[in-house]
Amino acid sequence: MSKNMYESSQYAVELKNVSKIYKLQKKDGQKSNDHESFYALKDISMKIQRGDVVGILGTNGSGKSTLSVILAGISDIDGGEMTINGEQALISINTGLNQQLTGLENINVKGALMGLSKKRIQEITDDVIEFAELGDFLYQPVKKYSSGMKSRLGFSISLALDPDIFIVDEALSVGDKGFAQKCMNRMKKLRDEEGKTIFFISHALPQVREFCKTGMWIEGGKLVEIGNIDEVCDHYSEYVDKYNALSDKEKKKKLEEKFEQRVIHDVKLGFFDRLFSKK
Ligand SMILES: Nc1ncnc2c1ncn2[C@@H]1O[C@H](COP(=O)(O)OP(=O)(O)OP(=O)(O)O)[C@@H](O)[C@H]1O
Repeated sequence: MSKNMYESSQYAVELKNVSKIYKLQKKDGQKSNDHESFYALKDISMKIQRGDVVGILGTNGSGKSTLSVILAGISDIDGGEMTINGEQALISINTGLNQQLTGLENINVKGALMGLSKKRIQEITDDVIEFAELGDFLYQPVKKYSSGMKSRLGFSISLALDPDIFIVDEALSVGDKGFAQKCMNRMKKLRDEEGKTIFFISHALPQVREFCKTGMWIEGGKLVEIGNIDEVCDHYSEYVDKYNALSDKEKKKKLEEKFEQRVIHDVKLGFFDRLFSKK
């Protein structure tokens, strides 16, 4: 799709009743292929304006990373409708880098997959060399990188590709302080000067509050609240504090209830099950 076509909508992202189902091993399953279906995300609806900066909040396992790969177009949805108006890039700890290839080869492959010209790939390479500060490690296979070095490379490639929509999933948490600060400064520029749409997933609430405009809280695969970042952060913090104040027994009960709400019972093993179980 051409960029002009994207520009016809005021929204960067529109989701209507989006669901994602995974297969999980049955707790009391007899065989290794005894599975049950589980909602990683259920009925998520939202409209995100172009240029919005959305902090995605939620406890471990709530569905944030699942949403990030869906928004990035890496994972399919199992229900609902999704429209993404623009090119996206996911920046995450699992950066989607090819481990066998060197840093430089990864840049070339990404560029070639996107159909970029040799000249454009060279420009991107120059940008990555400058931003990532990996020196001669760019000539080493990525499997020999530390997690922070992978994050540097992934972040730098995504920046250089200049997408419309950035999805940043915990990517700053493995970088050292200097690089994380440099990325944050660059992302503020993307927000303030370039009007990019950014989804930002982080458990560091003060940073989320400072950087984001809109808050989106998902819990147990469902959208709890979307709105002003400070309000959503306040409500989420209250929820976490209340949960932490529970006894171990009460916590266990809550976890079981949450899990039970996400399991899909009475699904006969059929074509769709076999389809889902591949993922
Ligand atoms: N490939 C998969 N197969 C089966 N279940 C999965 C898969 N990926 C994620 N899940 C499940 O989907 C749910 C949502 O996971 P997700 O990684 O999206 O959570 P999250 O909010 O990003 O958590 P965290 O804060 O721990 O990173 C979890 O219950 C997880 O176990």
